[in-house]
Amino acid sequence: MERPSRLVLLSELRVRNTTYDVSLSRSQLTWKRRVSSPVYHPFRPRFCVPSFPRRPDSGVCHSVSVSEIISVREEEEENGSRRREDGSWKKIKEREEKDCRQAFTVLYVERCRQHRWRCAEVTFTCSDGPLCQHWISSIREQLATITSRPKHLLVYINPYGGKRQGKRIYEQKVAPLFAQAGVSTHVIVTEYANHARDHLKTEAELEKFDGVVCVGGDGMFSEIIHGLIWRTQIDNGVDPNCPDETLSGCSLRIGIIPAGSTDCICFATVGTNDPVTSALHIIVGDSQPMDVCSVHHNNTFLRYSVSLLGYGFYGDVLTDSERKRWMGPARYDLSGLKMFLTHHYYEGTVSYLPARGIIGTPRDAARCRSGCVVCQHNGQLHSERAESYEMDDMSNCESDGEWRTIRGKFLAINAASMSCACPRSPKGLSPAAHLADGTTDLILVRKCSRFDFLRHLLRHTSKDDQFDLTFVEVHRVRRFRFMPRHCQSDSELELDLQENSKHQIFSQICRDHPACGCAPAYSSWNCDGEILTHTAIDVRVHCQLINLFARGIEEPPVFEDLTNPCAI
Ligand SMILES: Nc1ncnc2c1ncn2[C@@H]1O[C@H](COP(=O)(O)OP(=O)(O)OP(=O)(O)O)[C@@H](O)[C@H]1O
Repeated sequence: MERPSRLVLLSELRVRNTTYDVSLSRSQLTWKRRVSSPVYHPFRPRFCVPSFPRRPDSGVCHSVSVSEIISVREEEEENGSRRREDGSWKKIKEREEKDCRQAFTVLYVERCRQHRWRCAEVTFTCSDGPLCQHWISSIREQLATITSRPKHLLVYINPYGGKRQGKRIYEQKVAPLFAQAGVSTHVIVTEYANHARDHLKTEAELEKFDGVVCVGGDGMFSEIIHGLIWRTQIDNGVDPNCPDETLSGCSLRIGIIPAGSTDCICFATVGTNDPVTSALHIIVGDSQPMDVCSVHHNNTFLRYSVSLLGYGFYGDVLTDSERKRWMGPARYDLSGLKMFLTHHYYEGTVSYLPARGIIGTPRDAARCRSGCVVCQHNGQLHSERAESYEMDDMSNCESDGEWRTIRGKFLAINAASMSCACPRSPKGLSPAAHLADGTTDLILVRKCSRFDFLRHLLRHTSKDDQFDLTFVEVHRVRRFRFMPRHCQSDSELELDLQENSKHQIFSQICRDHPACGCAPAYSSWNCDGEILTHTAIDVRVHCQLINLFARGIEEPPVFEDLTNPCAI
């Protein structure tokens, strides 16, 4: 059990005409209702109840972590009313005014259902003016010791993302919270696609900021990471076009205020798509590391990916849905159905470098959650290995592993660097994938019947294991390459023909014939919702390359936290 930290302040204060013993330690602010009679009551709780989900004045004892206090403000008294900092007026009951001349309000994080956070507040009043000031300065002093909180943020708003509400969401829900928390901002409303990316790459004075915030969807987030990662490599003399280079980690954290159509990255890192929750995670200075995959073609950089790289089914769905943009989000369902019915498969060679020495597998029941031990362990292992390779003067840290190769016909080749869970698909493509363990889950769905493919797809929404099928295999990898059959060299094709039976010759002839209606030779890669221009790609995972203002998905709170005894 954690020992309560040293007490900074302890006083008798009032909350709505009720007297409380209020204590401040370095880690906790606690207010405990004064019990009028010392008589033992068998049903009275003797432990602190967490602030979720009750109102602050409804329980016996409340405790808020100092790290989750947003700010403290003094309530000013003017002619029987007190003015708040936001300009609104607050009436004070006559009796309260007579008894208590001074008041201060503490704003703090309150947990609501489904991982949502709210900014709650509690006003303490006391008759002693200097004591009130002492409380305010003591809380502010404790907050000032938290160095992880951002003070200056660079904010990019996509006014056209999702339902075009980005600007309104920021101005109404986020900016007032930043102001209350004393966070200053430089806001840029983007004027064209890739405005934020290009600004970050070249002009942005990054040294002035503690973080970058994007208001938009996954496409906007992708712009931000492309700008930031590219800029970091150039500033550190790393060649982003070389697939074997170890990329430099970005020092600025990224916050996502969800204002897009799907907002998968926000959902995967915070557990909900709610602008207020995201703003509060930014204010308290949370940090969630995240892996990034670099995608290259023949020593040329193509894109970075943090969630899904999909060839075959998911590539075709994206290509088809792009032609139906006018339909809105319904286009994904229609294109999904169409691509399922067309049932195309593609031939090619997948080679991969298995992740060795790590803990965790794609078939685990455990999920990547806040404070994930798998990410911590594997991240540590990765940095130790990188250090030892550096000492051995080896430029390519993959050289120890052995590449494995699979040739075949695939309905889908997916690499999931996170679970890819979203409100539409709560389990995701790879439920046990991790945000920051330095790996991606390579899922190969081999050619099978429509019925079997449907079974596989339906398992994404049920409790059944979508990988427990003979035509599906999943590997946790650090790097992989894909070469579609039409790009293979003559010698490789010859090798294929020798390996496989005669009927492949006919299928090749059949496929090359323009009148033939069978499967096209190649699909496209869906890279986090963007179509890649090349199909032969080299993908490498860069462990914990970026950091988000998030903490991963928290386990649901236990209502009566018996491990958290009242500190006073
Ligand atoms: N001012 C702008 N005008 C036009 N396009 C923009 C502008 N700013 C950003 N974009 C582009 O808009 C695209 C979509 O934006 P965003 O991701 O915010 O919303 P979305 O596509 O609706 O959501 P999601 O990506 O979550 O499905 C991004 O790829 C981004 O590059």
